[in-house]
Amino acid sequence: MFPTLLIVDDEPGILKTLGDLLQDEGFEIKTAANGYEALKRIEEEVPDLVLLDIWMPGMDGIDTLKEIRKTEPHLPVVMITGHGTIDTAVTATKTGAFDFIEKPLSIDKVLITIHNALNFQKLEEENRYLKKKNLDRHAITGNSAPAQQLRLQVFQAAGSPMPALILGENGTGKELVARSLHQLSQRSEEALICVNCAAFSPEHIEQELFGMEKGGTDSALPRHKGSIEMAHKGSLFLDQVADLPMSAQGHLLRFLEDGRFHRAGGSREIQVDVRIIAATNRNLEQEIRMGNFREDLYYRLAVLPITVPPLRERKEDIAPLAKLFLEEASIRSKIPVKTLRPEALDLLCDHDWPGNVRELKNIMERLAISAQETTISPSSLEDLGFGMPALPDPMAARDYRSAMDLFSAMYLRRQLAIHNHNIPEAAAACGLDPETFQKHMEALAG
Ligand SMILES: Nc1ncnc2c1ncn2[C@@H]1O[C@H](COP(=O)(O)OP(=O)(O)OP(=O)(O)O)[C@@H](O)[C@H]1O
Repeated sequence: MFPTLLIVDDEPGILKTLGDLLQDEGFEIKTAANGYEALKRIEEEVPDLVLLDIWMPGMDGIDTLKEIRKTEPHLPVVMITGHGTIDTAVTATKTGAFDFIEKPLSIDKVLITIHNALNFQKLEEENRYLKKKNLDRHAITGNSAPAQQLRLQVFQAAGSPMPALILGENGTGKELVARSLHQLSQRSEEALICVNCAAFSPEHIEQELFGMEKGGTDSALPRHKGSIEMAHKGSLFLDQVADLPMSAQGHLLRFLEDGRFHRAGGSREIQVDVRIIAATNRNLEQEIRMGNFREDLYYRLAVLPITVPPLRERKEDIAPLAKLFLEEASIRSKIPVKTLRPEALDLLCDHDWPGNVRELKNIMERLAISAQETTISPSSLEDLGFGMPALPDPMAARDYRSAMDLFSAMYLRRQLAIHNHNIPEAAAACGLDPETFQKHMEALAG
């Protein structure tokens, strides 16, 4: 399909010659002799681009452009100006015209400007599409009262430049909340830089955050910017913030006070504008009491606290989340979408979800691939080892030995759930090797 151009000019000669030339170049041409007629044409059928004369009797080009913008904010408009009307043309670009071309018209210049405008429009459309997709990707799914409350808190915090602290158990969705907060904020066009504070050794975390001058503490490394500098004008997400070593906590606190810092090994003071979003699954008040976290930093970070509730406290969210994850997995693996039988959903709702939403997502992804049926029954869940019978309360055990066994079984199952039923990862988290972990599991099951 050829792009449609609407040419608006009160000179019939220009409409005819320009129209014929552009038609020869493969465009579909519509014309209008004044602003009113142009608005009518656009209402009938929106063209791909408008060439709009500035000087016209009645409604001039600028007023016509303002009217067009009311209904078609993204339609590219190129202004045609006479000699000596450059000032007006500049006003037109400020009002949202893509560009302007001067009379007498050179067909080459007209063609270049039209192609530029159409290409730019295509890029803009792609961008809008990606942005929408991005927003959807960061949407917090769930209709329970706690999920609604969470979305409201995120929306309110997004409007503020103050630091936000996201609290919640493993896998509840803290990172998702941080991304959603950034996307909804005025900084969404700028970067969101994420740093997992637990992933760096105490010697390297400060270089990661604040960057380093050449010849700094570790002169083998080149001069580089840290995450704080890279997040300038955007947001910095500090995940697992409780893992920051004490000296980095001190430097972060100083940065939060006035937005200034030094790169490691440097003396130049750098000032940036960064919104800090931090998250942790630890109890920071307890960490403060144990001397592991600075109280003053806690108060600086927790200006806007957001608690993400565990999944067991919002079981109404299990059905929509399970549906979402099954659909996502089917799109990714290019397989037909599966749904859950009500009895399978009941089984999911009876579970305690120690690994929270991540555990649910993992199970749905495995079901989407492994279940033989399109409507998933409880037996498919059982095949994945889900729905093991609940263990009795160790406090009610008949003797010390049974109490210890019950407690060990609960602990191992919980670690397994938190680590998405990945035995090597769960074993590492317990400080065991995978074989010993498995042996304990089998012994306790027997
Ligand atoms: N409400 C939700 N809607 C849609 N997806 C969710 C929701 N909550 C969590 N998820 C998904 O579950 C997974 C785990 O979430 P996320 O990584 O944000 O958890 P977390 O609390 O940051 O985990 P950790 O404590 O391990 O850092 C992600 O894939 C995330 O997209």
